[in-house]
Amino acid sequence: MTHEFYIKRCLELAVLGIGNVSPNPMVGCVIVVDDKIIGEGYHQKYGEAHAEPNAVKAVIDRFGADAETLLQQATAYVNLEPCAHFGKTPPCADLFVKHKLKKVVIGNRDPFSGVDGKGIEKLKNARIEVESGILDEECKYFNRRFFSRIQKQRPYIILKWAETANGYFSTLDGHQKWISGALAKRLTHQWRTEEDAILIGKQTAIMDNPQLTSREWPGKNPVRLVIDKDLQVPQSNHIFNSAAKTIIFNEVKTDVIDNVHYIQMEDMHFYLAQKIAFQLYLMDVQSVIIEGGANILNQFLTANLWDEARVFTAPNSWPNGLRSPIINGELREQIHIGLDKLSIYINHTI
Ligand SMILES: NC(=O)C1=CN([C@@H]2O[C@H](COP(=O)(O)OP(=O)(O)OC[C@H]3O[C@@H](n4cnc5c(N)ncnc54)[C@H](OP(=O)(O)O)[C@@H]3O)[C@@H](O)[C@H]2O)C=CC1
Ligand SMILES: Nc1c(N[C@@H]2O[C@H](COP(=O)(O)O)[C@@H](O)[C@H]2O)[nH]c(=O)[nH]c1=O
Ligand SMILES: [Zn+2]
Repeated sequence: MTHEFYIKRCLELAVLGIGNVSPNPMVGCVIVVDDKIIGEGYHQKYGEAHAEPNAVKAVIDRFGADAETLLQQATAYVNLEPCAHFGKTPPCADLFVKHKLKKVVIGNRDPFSGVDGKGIEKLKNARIEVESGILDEECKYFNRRFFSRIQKQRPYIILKWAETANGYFSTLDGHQKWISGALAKRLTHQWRTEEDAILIGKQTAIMDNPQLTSREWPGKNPVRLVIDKDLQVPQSNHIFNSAAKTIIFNEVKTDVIDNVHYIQMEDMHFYLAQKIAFQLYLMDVQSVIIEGGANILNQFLTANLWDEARVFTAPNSWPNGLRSPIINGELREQIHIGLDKLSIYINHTI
């Protein structure tokens, strides 16, 4: 098998950690001898073991006394450079050195300053052969949330909304009227399990009284973020319930009341998108899905602060309403989700 085959296997394993490892990257590791996989592992949860010790442990558990000899003949594949620093766990590069692996094949070099080539250097200094840059672009896109935080100092930003066949987003008077179907809703809940946070504007919080949970998909709820300058959303609304942490960005106070955190900001009407992006970076929020309304979505579009947009277009038209945001970006994918069409756009200009 090719290096690409085993790096792809690393990604298959790594993705099992989605939603549970942030702000760490998703990493998988495969250990191979004579073109046979003898052990696999992935980073399962933030604060717990990285992919590499899990894969080495799998070899030791399976082969017992023979494990050390096998590891000395082995090539380890890993989609991100093994770490070189003492974080929540000891350096993975040291582990490979300790077990005297023969070769290490890497997807991306890790841009995090604590690693950034130092893992590769440790391996090479111990005379372990290293190859790096296998499926480099694919691995980078796979860990786009992590790369955004480290290299752009902001979270990966996903815009998401539903519109009618003739381009309407909401009713004229603002009352909630559902546009997309049941399958789209379930898929949205899956997406919510995959991102650190979900953001909405004040009007959406008032008119829709949304829960912003992942209740129709197994997995965690994202942190709920609301733009509410003057604290006008009623305390009885679902976003204040205990289902998830909620952060209210406002101009009135900074406070913590149980799971509700208030963060005071200045002059929210100026550069809101930029301020929110930076604030989330400071809080180690690595990704955010923005679910409306049109006002907030348009501000992120105008600021060109978005990476991906996911738009459901329903089959039905409305006679009137408020218009959806207009998006310019590469149309990467278009598929049907039940009766709705899902269009995924990527922003290459950022
Ligand atoms: N089709 C879909 O996918 C979705 C539809 N909806 C629908 O959209 C409607 C709500 O959308 P929309 O009216 O656009 O409202 P938003 O939810 O985007 O909230 C807009 C409000 O947020 C506040 N705000 C906006 N920018 C700033 C800023 N820079 N600083 C401080 N506060 C700011 C303003 O309040 P203030 O005036 O007090 O400053 C503004 O009125 C509802 O009808 C809802 O049902 C909602 C989400 C998704
Ligand atoms: N109306 C509309 C959407 N609305 C979005 O979903 C939120 C409701 O979330 P929840 O209360 O958790 O179900 C709502 O406030 C708004 O952000 N989404 C869609 O996929 N299609 C739709 O037609
Ligand atoms: Zn590590």
